[in-house]
Amino acid sequence: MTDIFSKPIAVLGAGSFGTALAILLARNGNQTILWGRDPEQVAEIDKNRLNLKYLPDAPLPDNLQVTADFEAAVIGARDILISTPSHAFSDTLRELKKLDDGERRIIWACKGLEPGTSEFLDTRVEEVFGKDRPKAVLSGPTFAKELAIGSPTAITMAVDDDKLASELGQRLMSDSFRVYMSNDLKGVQFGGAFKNIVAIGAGIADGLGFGSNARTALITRGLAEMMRMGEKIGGSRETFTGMAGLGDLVLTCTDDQSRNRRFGLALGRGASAEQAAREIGQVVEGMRNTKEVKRLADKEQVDMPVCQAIYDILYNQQDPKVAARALLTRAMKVEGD
Ligand SMILES: NC(=O)C1=CN([C@@H]2O[C@H](COP(=O)(O)OP(=O)(O)OC[C@H]3O[C@@H](n4cnc5c(N)ncnc54)[C@H](OP(=O)(O)O)[C@@H]3O)[C@@H](O)[C@H]2O)C=CC1
Ligand SMILES: O=C(CO)COP(=O)(O)O
Repeated sequence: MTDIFSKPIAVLGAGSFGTALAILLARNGNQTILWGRDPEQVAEIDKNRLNLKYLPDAPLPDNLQVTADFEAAVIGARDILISTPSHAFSDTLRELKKLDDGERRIIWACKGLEPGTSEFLDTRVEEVFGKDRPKAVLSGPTFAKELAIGSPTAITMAVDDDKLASELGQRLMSDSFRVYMSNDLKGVQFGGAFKNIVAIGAGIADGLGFGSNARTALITRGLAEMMRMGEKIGGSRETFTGMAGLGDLVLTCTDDQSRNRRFGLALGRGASAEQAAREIGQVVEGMRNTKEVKRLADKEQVDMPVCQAIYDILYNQQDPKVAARALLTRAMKVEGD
């Protein structure tokens, strides 16, 4: 077996998920270094051995290093795991490219598309590092807090290189963390991005007081919509019924730990998008994702009524009740279509 554990892995982004992943990796015995962009915040994290701002319930293992020095984090690392918001992904890649040794493998856990172009993040990696650079994306039902405190969790890892698949699997797997392997990078990324939009919808429905029937209908039709678009961009059906599809849809549409769901709840109760985003105070990927997936739907001519309804609420200032009525009163259709 390769001794991958002695080869450092750098986690970029010291928010809730980056911190949780770094804790998991360090706990599993990997040489792990967590990079955050704010030197003061990083110093606080190191002093307290706790990320009070983003993950206050999970102390850092002694062997987890933290730094605000990007070069120091990256330079000795074999693997790079990016866990910034998606809108910071391209900038992070550009910074990485300046220090490139031609060998580092790129992994990410961001759940979104490139803002302004709807490009998938694996395409961005190929544009910056070339097609042959091994890469992987992690996605699935994984609230940071539960992962960090060691509650049983499962995820999908989509990867385009056998050696990386085996070594990253070894790095991540533990008796409380299970990894399912896939080679469907596009499908896994689309599932992760799109579930955020449906979670906003489920939050809106609950904020309006609609109840369990409406929430469940949204999850079910959200899955149909995820599959319709997901297959069009080359994803496979198995991906969308797996962790990165149905798994994450159910998680984030039904549990108030989800920031996207809470954002929707606030909208349904009458807040504006700006007020709701301020209230959450963390990344709400579904806001940008809605614009990007709508752009993709228009380009590919795929019918995405749930995405359209959220788009109208967020970007056309439509009243959520009016958007819900527009969804419900569409012409009758065959369920499988
Ligand atoms: N939290 C979760 O449960 C999960 C999150 N994810 C995904 O992980 C990604 C990160 O989310 P999460 O950690 O939750 O977000 P948080 O809102 O908890 O934290 C965001 C972090 O990113 C940092 N950041 C923001 N902009 C930049 C930038 N331009 N360059 C570098 N760092 C930046 C923030 O720094 P600062 O404090 O200085 O603003 C902060 O540390 C998202 O794509 C999310 O969908 C995936 C699975 C689960
Ligand atoms: O993706 C997540 C869990 O899998 C986290 O969801 P939110 O970003 O909605 O909090």
